[in-house]
Amino acid sequence: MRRIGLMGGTFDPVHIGHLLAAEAAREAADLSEVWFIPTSVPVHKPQPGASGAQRRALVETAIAEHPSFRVEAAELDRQGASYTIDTVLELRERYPDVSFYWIVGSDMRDDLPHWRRIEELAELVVFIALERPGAAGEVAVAEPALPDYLRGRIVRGEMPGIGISSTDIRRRCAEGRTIRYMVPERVRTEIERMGLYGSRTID
Ligand SMILES: Nc1ncnc2c1ncn2[C@@H]1O[C@H](COP(=O)(O)OP(=O)(O)OP(=O)(O)O)[C@@H](O)[C@H]1O
Ligand SMILES: O=C(O)c1ccc[n+]([C@@H]2O[C@H](COP(=O)([O-])O)[C@@H](O)[C@H]2O)c1
Repeated sequence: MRRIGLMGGTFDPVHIGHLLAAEAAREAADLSEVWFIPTSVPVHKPQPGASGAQRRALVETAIAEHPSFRVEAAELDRQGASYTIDTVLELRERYPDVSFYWIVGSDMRDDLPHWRRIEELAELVVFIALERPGAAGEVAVAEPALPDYLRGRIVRGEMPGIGISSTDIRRRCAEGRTIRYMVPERVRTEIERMGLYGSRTID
C-alpha cells in the first residue's frame, strides 16, 4: 500500500519549519509523498491574515522543487470549518488503496485528544509528531500520558529544532523586519510582492 503523509496547516504563511517537518516525516515513515493541506477555516485559532488562495499559492511556491510534495486542496474546496476527520474520510474514499499519516508538530500532538472525533480519526491515520522547540510536549514523555486510543498511533520523527512560527513571520512583516531564510526565497519575494501582512520591500 502506498504511504502518504498529510501535512495539515494554516500556512499563514508557510515557513521552513513546515518544510523540514514534512521532509523529516517522509524519512521517518518512508512515505512516498507528502500532501500539504491548507485549512479553509481553522477550527482552533484566529482566522488567517491571507486568503486561502494566497496561502495555497505560497505553499505551491515553497514545494515546487520537491518531486514528492504537492498541495491537496480538499479543505479549501470544501470551505467551512476544516475538521481533520472530514478531510481524512474524504481522502480515504477517493484513495482507498493508500495508508495515510497525519503530520503534526509536537505542540499539536498534545492537543490531539481535543480534536473532533479523535478516537475514530486515530483508527484511520497514524500520526507523525516532529519536535518543535518551545512546545510543551518537547520535554514530556509523551506516550504514557496519552489516552489508550492514541497509544501506538503516534510515530515520533526527528528534525533539527526550528523555532520559527507563522505568527513570528507575520509580526516581522508588519514591523518591516527581515524574514529572509525563514521562508524559501521565492516565498519571501511573493509575500512582499503581494504586500501580505503589512510587508514592504526591504532590500
Ligand atoms: N517550527 C516548526 N517545527 C515543527 N513543526 C511545526 C513548526 N511550525 C509549525 N509546525 C507544525 O506544522 C503544522 C501547521 O502549523 P501552522 O500552519 O499552524 O504554523 P504555525 O507556525 O504554528 O502558525 P501560527 O504561528 O500562525 O499558529 C502544525 O502541526 C504545527 O505543529
Ligand atoms: O479536526 C480538529 O478537531 C483539529 C483541531 C486542531 C487542529 N487541526 C488540524 O491540525 C493542523 C494544524 O493546525 P494549525 O492550527 O497548526 O494550522 C490543521 O490541518 C488543522 O486543521 C484539526
